[in-house]
Amino acid sequence: MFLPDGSQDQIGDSLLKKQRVYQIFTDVAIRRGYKAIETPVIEYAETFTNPHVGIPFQQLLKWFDREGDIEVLRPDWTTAIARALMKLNPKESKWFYQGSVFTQDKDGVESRQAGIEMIRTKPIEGEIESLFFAIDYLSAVNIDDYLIELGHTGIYEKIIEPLMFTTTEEKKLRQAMHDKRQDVVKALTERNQTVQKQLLDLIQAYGESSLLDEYKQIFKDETDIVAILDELQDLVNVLKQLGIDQTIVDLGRVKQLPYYSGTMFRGYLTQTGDECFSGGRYDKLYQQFNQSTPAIGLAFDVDVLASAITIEKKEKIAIIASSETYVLAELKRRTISDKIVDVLYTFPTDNAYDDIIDLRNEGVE
Ligand SMILES: N[C@@H](Cc1c[nH]c[nH+]1)C(=O)O
Repeated sequence: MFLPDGSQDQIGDSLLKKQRVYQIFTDVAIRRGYKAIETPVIEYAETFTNPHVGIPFQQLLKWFDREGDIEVLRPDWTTAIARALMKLNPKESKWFYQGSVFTQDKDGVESRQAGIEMIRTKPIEGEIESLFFAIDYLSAVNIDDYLIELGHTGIYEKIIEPLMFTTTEEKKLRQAMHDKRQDVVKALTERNQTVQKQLLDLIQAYGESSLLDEYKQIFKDETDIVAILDELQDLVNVLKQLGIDQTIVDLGRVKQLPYYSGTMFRGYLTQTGDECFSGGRYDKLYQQFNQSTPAIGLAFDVDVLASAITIEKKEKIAIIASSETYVLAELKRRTISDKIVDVLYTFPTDNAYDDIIDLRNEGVE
């Protein structure tokens, strides 16, 4: 009643879990040589809606400023960081960040992310570091049950070239591919039966990484596609060498963020199916600043990770003090560092404590 739809107070354990997820993320990022960055929550809409980025205007939380310019709450870290780094022109290439993003297209409006961006990092080094980071971090938060999914913008884009679609037509087709709607894809591609068949095949190309070999056969005459499939196979192999067998592929995956241009990856929690990270290569985003800066990154969904982690319960001790034993109680508390210690002035009536130390009459004559 007192909060707009989608805004939420954060309380107790669920808040603590989010803070833990952020804390461990910072530790891992610093340990792997990343530098911290934070951009403001309020930015110009144009930063996100210009054609190089292409985030739909309707998705933004926006208002007019005094000059009549449209301002927004940050909908995407990657774009904001590109804007910031373009001006800084830093020597460091590895950056990490954490905080909220705001979009109107999903429940909740505000969601929390922790992510990394790497600039000037070539294929396949950037892909490998992104995935290794994800594995390292998920292990640090004690999550072992997950799947890594690989995709690539280039497969779909290469196949549809002969269609010579307008931007609007292509957007419709991309959405239909994203939704895996065979009927719509079929209807939109009647003009070219070869492309139609390839796209319908591609929608099915989802699952075990052994599909890569199968599709290399199907697309054997398309050298660009075979090269992409080889690259994805290299990533699968590298992950295998690190002991990660749970890699799947979605060859029909299309970019859900307009700036992707290359490998895309996602992580899913096996138990719930929730997406816990998402990212990819975006080598063209910096072209809006007339810079040629290859870049790649990924963001973890802090809300999803927080609901999947457990925080160990600490023993709870109550020290009961009186007006004569305030100081004594505080001194006692200082000797107990690994437990939760409450100082109370009346005896607890519930079972909230594992142990009770009664200091009411201690040292009192
Ligand atoms: N910004 C992307 C994740 C990402 C980071 N870097 C590249 N992609 C997202 O919100 O899904």
